[in-house]
Amino acid sequence: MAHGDMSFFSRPSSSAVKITAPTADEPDSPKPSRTLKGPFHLLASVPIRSNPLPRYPPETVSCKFQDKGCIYYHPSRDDPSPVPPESPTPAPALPAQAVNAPIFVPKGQAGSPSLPAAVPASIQQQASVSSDSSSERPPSVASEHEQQLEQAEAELDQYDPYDPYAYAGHNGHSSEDGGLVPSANPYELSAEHMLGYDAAAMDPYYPTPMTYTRQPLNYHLYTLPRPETLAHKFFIADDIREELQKRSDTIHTTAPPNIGLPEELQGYHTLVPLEPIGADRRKFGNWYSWVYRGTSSTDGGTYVLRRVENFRLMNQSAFGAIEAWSRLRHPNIVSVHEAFTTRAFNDSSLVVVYDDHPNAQTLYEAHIKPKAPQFQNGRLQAQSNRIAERTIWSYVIQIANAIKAVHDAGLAVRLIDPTKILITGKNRIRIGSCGIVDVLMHDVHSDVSFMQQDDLTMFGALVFMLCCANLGAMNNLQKAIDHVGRNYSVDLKSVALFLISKGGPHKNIGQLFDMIGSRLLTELDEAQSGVDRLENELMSELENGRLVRLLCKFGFINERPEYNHEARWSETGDRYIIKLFRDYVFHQVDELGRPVVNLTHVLACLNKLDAGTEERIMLVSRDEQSCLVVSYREVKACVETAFSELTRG
Ligand SMILES: Nc1ncnc2c1ncn2[C@@H]1O[C@H](COP(=O)(O)OP(=O)(O)OP(=O)(O)O)[C@@H](O)[C@H]1O
Repeated sequence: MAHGDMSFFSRPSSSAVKITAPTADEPDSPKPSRTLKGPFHLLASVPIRSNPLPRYPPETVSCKFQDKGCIYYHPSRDDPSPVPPESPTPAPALPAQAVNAPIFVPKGQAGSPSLPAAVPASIQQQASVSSDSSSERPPSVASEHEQQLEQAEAELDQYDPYDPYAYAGHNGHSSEDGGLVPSANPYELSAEHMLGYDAAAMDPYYPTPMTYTRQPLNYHLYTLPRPETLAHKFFIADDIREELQKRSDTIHTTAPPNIGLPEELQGYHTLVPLEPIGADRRKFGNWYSWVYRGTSSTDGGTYVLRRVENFRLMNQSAFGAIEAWSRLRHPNIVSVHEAFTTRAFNDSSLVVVYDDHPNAQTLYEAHIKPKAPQFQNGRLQAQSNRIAERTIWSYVIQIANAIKAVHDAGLAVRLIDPTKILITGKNRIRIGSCGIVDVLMHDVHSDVSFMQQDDLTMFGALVFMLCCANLGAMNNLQKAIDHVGRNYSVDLKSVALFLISKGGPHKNIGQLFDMIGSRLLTELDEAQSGVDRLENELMSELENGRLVRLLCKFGFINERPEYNHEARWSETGDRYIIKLFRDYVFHQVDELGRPVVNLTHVLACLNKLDAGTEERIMLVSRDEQSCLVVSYREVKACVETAFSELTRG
């Protein structure tokens, strides 16, 4: 390599500082290395002489595995020194004059240390303690870490390097606290372990198990390396993510084979039954009904199709109410889309199409259906179905709100039943199956105001059913009233009694709101807090969107085959810095030369790059013979120049 190439890194003007390889007459000077000394060092800028003892810096992050056998050194929190005992003093900061030093990188003779074959992440973590650092450790720490190292190495010996998933014994075993330690091959875990699927609970629904068209995700796969302090900074909370992921998985389930469903009907395909096949069914009035999920060929979305068997449509005008319903949009009503009759099921069926709320449960399923007894204190005990008063008030307010919207639109709900009201999210309920009674009972003419009165009576009955956790509560009204009086507030009992009372033609849903009073405000507060929480969660994903764009830029810039032979990408070109930075972010190795896969490090680097901070980092060439000290600001300038040249074509 030419010694005098002074135009090196001239664009953009770089203050990169070279650090040449140590010479033979400096035996004590540590050789610069691109190795990473423990994953959490990378949160701080990398010291030029890094400390060989893996250490967990308490001032930046706390380690939740500290008392559970974490392999890293954890100095006491009272210890003000960021340096572990007996470690060498870090080198002084680079002199300011060095910043504009010309860059020359001699190629060394020594080859890179040969890297062992890839190993599973679980082993990498266990074995990331350098053997050559043991002499500098306190004896107790050293011996404990050495034991772990020996164990990890013993495991490594058994490991077949050519089959990354062949490693037995690391397949989702349990950690001390009972949680699942991620497996080397996440997809070897059973679906139940990964997603919390309750296969047993699905059995009664489907004699043949559901077919998943996608591999279920292992959530731990991409959450493991986050220290607790960063847990809520970069990704939405685990509970929300898992909930949404499960909904998405539900949408992608398919029906068991050979259950005789039509391939397509009126633009809906891939039908999946949502209720037990062959189980006892309640009649829907005089009819039997079925519920399916179907995918629309028009917009690709999923919808819920309620089919009524053997229905004969006498008059097309029966669908008039469906049009009115389809115009009504309300947060507590499952939206109606359309209705049609079909012979696709080999009969004459009525189908009404609704919004799909995957994983919704009916009020009956969630609160009234008897729960299986559970072992408590060594004895099998019945589970109580009592619903908290606060929850019932929330339901009352939401249903009242929905009924008011329906009545204001000149319609009546006509079906207020625990098996037809859905819980579609945390405490969020929606009245389902709207409009279907209007079609089925089209011939029976009745005044809408009477039907609206009926709605109030059905609503009152629902409150009793929920308070008594019993579908037949209204069969013995006095007993139900006593039960509500004993277990709930006077206000709730008054509301239920008002709803079932014969109030006359002037009784309306608006009067209920006068009785509810300040409880409405509590509901409003909670709804707004819920929105605040979700907005905060969205903020964390917003950051990720920015990082993904940055990663895309890297993808566009790095390794473009058409620039393979361009001098600017060579080791004497101005884009070399981008290459080395990519290595710094993604290709670090530990003392034993094994890849360090640390999401925290990547996120920290990318954020600093995006912000263009003045913090300096040391980039090391692959042959480990040369180093450059550059600031994130400089790397950012390089990336921007390279990217803007690409986009200019
Ligand atoms: N719009 C919808 N989105 C998502 N799931 C729904 C929707 N409508 C109904 N479901 C689900 O379909 C399943 C069957 O609904 P259905 O109304 O038949 O309830 P059910 O308890 O079986 O009542 P019935 O005894 O009258 O058949 C329920 O588990 C319900 O959660």
